[in-house]
Amino acid sequence: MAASGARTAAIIGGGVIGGGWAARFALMGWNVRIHDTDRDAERRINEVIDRARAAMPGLWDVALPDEGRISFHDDLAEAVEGAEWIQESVPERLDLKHEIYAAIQGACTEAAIIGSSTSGFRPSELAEGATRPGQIVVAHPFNPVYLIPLVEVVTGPGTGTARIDRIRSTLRDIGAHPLFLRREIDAHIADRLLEAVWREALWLVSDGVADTAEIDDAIRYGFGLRWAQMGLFETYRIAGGEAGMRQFLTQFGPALKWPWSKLTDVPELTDELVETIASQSDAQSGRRSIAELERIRDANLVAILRGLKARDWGAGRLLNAAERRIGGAPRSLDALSLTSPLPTGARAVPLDWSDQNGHMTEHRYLQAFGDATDRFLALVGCDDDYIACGHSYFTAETHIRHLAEVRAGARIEIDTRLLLAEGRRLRIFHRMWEDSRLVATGEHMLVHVDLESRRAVMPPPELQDKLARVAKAHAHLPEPEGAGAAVGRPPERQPDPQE
Ligand SMILES: NC(=O)C1=CN([C@@H]2O[C@H](COP(=O)(O)OP(=O)(O)OC[C@H]3O[C@@H](n4cnc5c(N)ncnc54)[C@H](O)[C@@H]3O)[C@@H](O)[C@H]2O)C=CC1
Ligand SMILES: C[N+](C)(C)CC(=O)CC(=O)[O-]
Repeated sequence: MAASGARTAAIIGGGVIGGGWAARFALMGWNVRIHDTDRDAERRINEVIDRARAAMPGLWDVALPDEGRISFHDDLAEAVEGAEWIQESVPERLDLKHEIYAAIQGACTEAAIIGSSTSGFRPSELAEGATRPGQIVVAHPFNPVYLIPLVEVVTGPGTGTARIDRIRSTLRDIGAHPLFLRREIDAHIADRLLEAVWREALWLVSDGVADTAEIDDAIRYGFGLRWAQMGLFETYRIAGGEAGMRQFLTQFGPALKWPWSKLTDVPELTDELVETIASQSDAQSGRRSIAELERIRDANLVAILRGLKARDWGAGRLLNAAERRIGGAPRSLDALSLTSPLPTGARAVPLDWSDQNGHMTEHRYLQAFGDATDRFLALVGCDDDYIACGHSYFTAETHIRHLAEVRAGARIEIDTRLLLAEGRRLRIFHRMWEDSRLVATGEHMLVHVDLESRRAVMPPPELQDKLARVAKAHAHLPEPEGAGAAVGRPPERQPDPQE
């Protein structure tokens, strides 16, 4: 259920791209109204949103806001009324887009932002004949919109700085990376680059130099890996050796004029060439359905993005910045009730945490519980600053129980009970929940250490005091089921004081 006060986006045209926008907005907590003239659109969009639910929340190590409400509207005016952001994603035909803007502007507020997903049109073309030209901007996304962060934004002279600020903050709010173009050109930046590569690839097939699989291999085994993390210029700077970009241009500049490539010539898309490309593509990928390829693509993208996130680099740095804005569990003990276990984690299970059995793989439970331990320790005062001063806790023993299956995309929550804080030792008990279902428990013994001597030492009085506060409150809670159990053996029964 959407949080009350959720913001509203309207999506006009719910195909491949509109469906992706709908998913990104909704999973970031916005209410989303969709208008599409095709009766089958609702089914298709629901499939896109289901895929996004499995993939997108797992990009972050904190829980996203509650999902917004998604509704479908036959009437365009009803969909856009009062919406803050209206994203047009109808087919790439200027006459159709003009018709849609007239209808949108007749029903939306003046404050609304109208973004167009257009791959190639300039804002001046889109706004021809519009009532309020400055309201229409290019917001060009990349497929799948719910995973690829880039949105190219092209504004016009009438957009105004206040609207530009809102465009920037809204796109950041939904986890996207707005790249504002300095001026309008056909096909913006990325599609201009992509078209150059695409044209060359078509020539290579047309000339019989390579087939579609070989061309894809040249990209994915090679420069595609570099592009995903450093782009073009930073990659080539390194390739120039110690003298960097100047040397690179001196060494490889002349080749640009030989030329190696076919420049702007376009191969004629004859029936024969279309058949050659389509049948090579069938041979390359036809054993898998498009839906299967989409799932593989999403899982790979999540793994790549999470890899970059761990490195705090490129698109991964953007994810970390968004994570800090979204926030996680409370950071202060004072903000929490001690009469129940402490909340120490809420997140989605990322796609790349799933194994061949189709559920969360075992070492990820330790990761999730390890993160919860860190959060528990931070709450009682053993945070990054404390550790930087030379003391920490080391885990000495762990017992994880897997009680029910958890699948990729599931939202899990962890709470933590302090069972013992005695001298240098700390015993904690985590419970992992999916909704109200207990899916796993993790019991850990930790030892307080001096990071210089690497030996166990007593925690300082402030830390002992906080631990004692939590231990005293948690002592009133019932013993958690499974605490103290050994592998394959239930816990020893505690004597009942009433007996
Ligand atoms: N497919 C891609 O890879 C990308 C496409 N784009 C751009 O996004 C826009 C949409 O492209 P796709 O999603 O690929 O097309 P699509 O054909 O998958 O979706 C278009 C949707 O618009 C609906 N539609 C048609 N006329 C309509 C009307 N009068 N009112 C409401 N809905 C209507 C159709 O029923 C369809 O569901 C285009 O401008 C395209 O250039 C941008 C980035 C990538
Ligand atoms: C093929 N395309 C021009 C519609 C592609 C795009 O606009 C962006 C993308 O997702 O590659």
